[in-house]
Amino acid sequence: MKAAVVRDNSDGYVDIKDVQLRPIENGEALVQVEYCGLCHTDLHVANGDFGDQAGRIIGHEGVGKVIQVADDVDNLKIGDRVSIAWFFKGCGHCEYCLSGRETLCREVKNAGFTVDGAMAEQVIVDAKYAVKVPEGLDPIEATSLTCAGVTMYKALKVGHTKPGQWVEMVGAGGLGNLGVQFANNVFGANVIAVARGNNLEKAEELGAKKGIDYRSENLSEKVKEETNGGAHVSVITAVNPIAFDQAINALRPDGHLVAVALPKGNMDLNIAQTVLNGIHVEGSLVGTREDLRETFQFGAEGKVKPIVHTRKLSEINDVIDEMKNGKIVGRMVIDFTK
Ligand SMILES: NC(=O)c1ccc[n+]([C@@H]2O[C@H](COP(=O)([O-])OP(=O)(O)OC[C@H]3O[C@@H](n4cnc5c(N)ncnc54)[C@H](O)[C@@H]3O)[C@@H](O)[C@H]2O)c1
Ligand SMILES: [Zn+2]
Ligand SMILES: [Zn+2]
Repeated sequence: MKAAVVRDNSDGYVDIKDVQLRPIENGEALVQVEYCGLCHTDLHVANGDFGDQAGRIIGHEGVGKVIQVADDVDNLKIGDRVSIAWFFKGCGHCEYCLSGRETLCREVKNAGFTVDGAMAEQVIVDAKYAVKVPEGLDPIEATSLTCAGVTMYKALKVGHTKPGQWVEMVGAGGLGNLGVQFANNVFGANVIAVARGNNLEKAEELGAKKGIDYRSENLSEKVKEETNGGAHVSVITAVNPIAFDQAINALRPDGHLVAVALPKGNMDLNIAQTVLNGIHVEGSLVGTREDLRETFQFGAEGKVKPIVHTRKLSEINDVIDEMKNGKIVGRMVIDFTK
């Protein structure tokens, strides 16, 4: 089968290779991938940002149909449509797995990072961890919900978002545009989007009440003005440490900074300001299987609608370039059905 594999020199691109998958083992299923979105995290992996992953098949916004199940599998059958997410599997018995925080399991496996992912014609999944895609949800749209969507839904939960609050959505790319929709349509919040160009226009079209170009001078002050004193919750999906510093300074007292993007570097956190203003800083990592099931449900009900464009596997390095240059509105999804 054909697969997108991280190059030996981790130069940020992938090679399309013919790969032979091993036979499935107990508890596993084989999935024929239909579609897989390219997430910015795939770029970090291909770039070696999280260590050398040469030879790894990328992809964790995968959707496909089960074509084979091991004898002991009773929760999946041939023909079921499932998703392949970054949270690929946990140990199932540690404090995190047992308390609804399974993505933090120390034995966690991540698709397209520590196990082979879904940017391939086929992928092996652990049957207990492959979340089903509900009927009535378009499979191409489901790819974006599998990472971008669930990550934004979870980040807004982590930020304790309440109806009527101001949510600052920093970055309106693949994740951010879904963040705008979740904040607006599911959490009942007011959104101020910090982005530029087509992404900013799209965010406003999707319901952001205010929009600011992230290159504006005195950005933090402008956000504070527009939100009558600062954002209650700021969700950072911009792949730049500066965006974190700006967002910290645009929060109102008791505000939550939810860190989602993964740029290399540190954020500048003033200790006195953090203490005196009761600032909360939280990291948020994708979502649990239950978060994903809920996310799919919001998609099926039409409360959120991913912006998706299909491309061919042979174009994947072009898509990587487009993403690096901030040219994509929504998500590019590789179509494996043709
Ligand atoms: N924490 C998680 O669970 C999780 C899950 C998925 C992705 N991510 C990470 O989130 C980040 C974003 O992913 P994506 O797929 O949305 O990427 P993307 O490339 O689609 O979107 C990022 C957007 O940020 C914009 N941007 C760049 N600098 C900015 C700035 N200073 N201010 C505002 N916007 C700016 C870019 O123009 C782009 O539109 C990546 O680092 C990715 O690895 C984290
Ligand atoms: Zn992702
Ligand atoms: Zn565990």
